[in-house]
Amino acid sequence: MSEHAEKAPVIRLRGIRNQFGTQVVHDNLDLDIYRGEIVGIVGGSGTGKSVLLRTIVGLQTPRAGDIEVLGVDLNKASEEEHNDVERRWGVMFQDGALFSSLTVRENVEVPMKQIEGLDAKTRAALADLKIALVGLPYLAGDKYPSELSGGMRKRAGLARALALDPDIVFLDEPTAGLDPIGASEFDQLIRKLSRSLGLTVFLVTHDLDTLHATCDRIAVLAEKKVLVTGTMQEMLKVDHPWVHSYFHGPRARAALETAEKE
Ligand SMILES: Nc1ncnc2c1ncn2[C@@H]1O[C@H](COP(=O)(O)OP(=O)(O)OP(=O)(O)O)[C@@H](O)[C@H]1O
Repeated sequence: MSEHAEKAPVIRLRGIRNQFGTQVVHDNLDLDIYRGEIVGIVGGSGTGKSVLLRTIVGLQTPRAGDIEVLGVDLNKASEEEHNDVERRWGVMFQDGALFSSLTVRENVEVPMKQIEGLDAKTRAALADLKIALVGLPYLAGDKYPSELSGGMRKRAGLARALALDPDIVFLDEPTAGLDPIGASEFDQLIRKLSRSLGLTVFLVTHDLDTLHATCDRIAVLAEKKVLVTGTMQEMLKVDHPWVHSYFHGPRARAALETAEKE
């Protein structure tokens, strides 16, 4: 019996089908994600990693299937239940997806505006707390996204995703475009936040270093579904052409050597 067999998943997908015109991206896709774990979603380009993330957070309507998040069946949920569950997750898109006309602090405050009775001063103080939590200097709060480095923008995007103290964060390629040191720092930040806040992390990535450094489990998208899930050690034993070449290729070996040194 697996260690998860008796726990209820915080994200439970069954029979998901996504299709654009005649292009079927997901067909009968199932996935379970458990509380507090960091799951890396990998797969070749175009296998539908981002579409899957968008499907769970309601930005893409699947043709078929059930999506349950934090015990709420999103197909059957009332608007109120939907809103409640949406407040319990945060999303960080690839480039941070910040509003360019707002400062970092104002960006982080955006989700907080849904909370009734929260005055402007408290909101700003809470935003500053999130900004500090992701390791940005205090002064970053007054800056506009264009005044930040790529790494700082990603941290700002993460601060906004954490604005409402979510149970789950969805990260779409968080280390893409970062230099190796910045990427490694971001990996450590995600791990630290997940462990200290008990966050569940759904992490779409191509970055093998991130998988080694950060993820508890990996889910591989291939053949229109989640082909296999497991730890990095388990991935190394999977007998499937894409999985084998991904986890045994030269980049994978380099990432493994780096992980073993740390
Ligand atoms: N809104 C859309 N309309 C039409 N096709 C779409 C749409 N969104 C995604 N697709 C298609 O769905 C497929 C999966 O896209 P997705 O962005 O999820 O891939 P991915 O696995 O995240 O890829 P990558 O690793 O390159 O980022 C692609 O073929 C893409 O062109």
